[in-house]
Amino acid sequence: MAEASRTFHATLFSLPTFSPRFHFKLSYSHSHPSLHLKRARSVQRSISETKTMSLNTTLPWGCDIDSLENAEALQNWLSDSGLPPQKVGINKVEMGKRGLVALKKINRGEKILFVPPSLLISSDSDWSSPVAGHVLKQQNVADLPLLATYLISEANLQKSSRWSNYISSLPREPYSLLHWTRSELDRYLKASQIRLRAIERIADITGTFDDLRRRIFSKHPHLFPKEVFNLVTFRWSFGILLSRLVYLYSMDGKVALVPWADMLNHSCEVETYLNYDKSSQAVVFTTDRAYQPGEQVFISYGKKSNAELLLSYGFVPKQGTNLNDSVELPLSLKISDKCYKQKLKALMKHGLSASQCYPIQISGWPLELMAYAYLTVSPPSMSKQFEEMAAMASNESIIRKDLRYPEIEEKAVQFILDSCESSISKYSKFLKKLKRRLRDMRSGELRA
Ligand SMILES: C[S@@+](CC[C@H](N)C(=O)[O-])C[C@H]1O[C@@H](n2cnc3c(N)ncnc32)[C@H](O)[C@@H]1O
Repeated sequence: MAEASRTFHATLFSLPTFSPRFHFKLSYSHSHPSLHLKRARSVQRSISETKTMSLNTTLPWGCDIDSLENAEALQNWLSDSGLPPQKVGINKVEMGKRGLVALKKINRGEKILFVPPSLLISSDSDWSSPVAGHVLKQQNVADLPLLATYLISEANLQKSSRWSNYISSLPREPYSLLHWTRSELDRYLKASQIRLRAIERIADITGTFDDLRRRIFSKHPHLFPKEVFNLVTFRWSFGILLSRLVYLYSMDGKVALVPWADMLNHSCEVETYLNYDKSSQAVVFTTDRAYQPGEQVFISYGKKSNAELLLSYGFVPKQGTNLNDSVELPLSLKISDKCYKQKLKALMKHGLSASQCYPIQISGWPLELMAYAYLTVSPPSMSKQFEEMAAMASNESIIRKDLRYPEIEEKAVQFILDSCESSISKYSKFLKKLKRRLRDMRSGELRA
């Protein structure tokens, strides 16, 4: 096990998949020469320098998803490899640039796609370089880093990999915060709570790569040359995995890349997910609406907030379209409160602290947030209730769920409102600053 570095095996990592909710526990334990990297277009958005490959490097695999480059070859290869005739085809689309579009009328409740298991890429897929796969498995490398290494190994083999057509159709630069520089994260996510999560995620990937390099790659340089297995290629493969992996509930929770199905874009308005269908022995999804020829077909990547979608998939839905959007509202005990110490003690007993964040949605806020607000505004005369309020705020409470204190309800709601206004004012200051910056740029005073 690696020492101090951050690695994925140490983390309970919330893996975005095309499924409602899935947490990927990397328990840890967690290949090929001849890469000639063209130093052409710049992979500008990288967080730190890597010693092995310049970040001003274009990967020699993948494609530009602004075009339909390699899409036809992918479709031909998929049908030769057992994908049945489809009611959808790849095309340029408004939402997601490239996506699957109905070729024929599709009914509501119809199963489509039917991707056979032989086309899935998972941690037990065969390696074109079996020795490299064997070395990683011997070292008990966890599934996600194993898959990341697998993808690079197969990508580097180019035409000699069985996945060559698939890899050629993957984005060369997946939209992902993993490719943002630290100063971009600081600047554009200044007012957002995902800034820290993005920084942590990048640190996790760097730590995971460092761990693999130290424990495995450096000991087998003929199998894992550093020109191929480096931070640049790992960022690419993690970017691909995080935005495309599918959690297959009815395949015992297998996590896999599902070529073809991973061309589906997300819509906040649909509620259908990919899954393995035992009766048809294939990955399918059941439409929750009808589609006319030419219409883009969507699935749901899960009920995620805009921030979560940006973090994992690199996009934000159109304003007001995501009913699952939520923002984290920070609440704090008032230091001037006469009962500050007593309240803090009650909170700490339930694993909480003097400052907590709770999600708020358009549809409302959780009971825990209300309980925290009650505790914050409650006067000394209610000290006997501090304990039950703290328990409720922590979600550990077995006390009645309809906890209400009518005498302080108005104060509690006012406290929530004040906290919202204080958070929003940070955003508006940030927005004002951005607008000023944009104005300066337009007037030519500042050049990006
Ligand atoms: C699983 S892939 C979907 C296929 C992808 N459009 C492609 O051409 O490879 C996920 C990526 O598609 C894009 N995407 C998916 N849904 C989107 C949407 N509603 N709006 C914008 N981009 C979307 C994002 O770049 C995301 O990282």
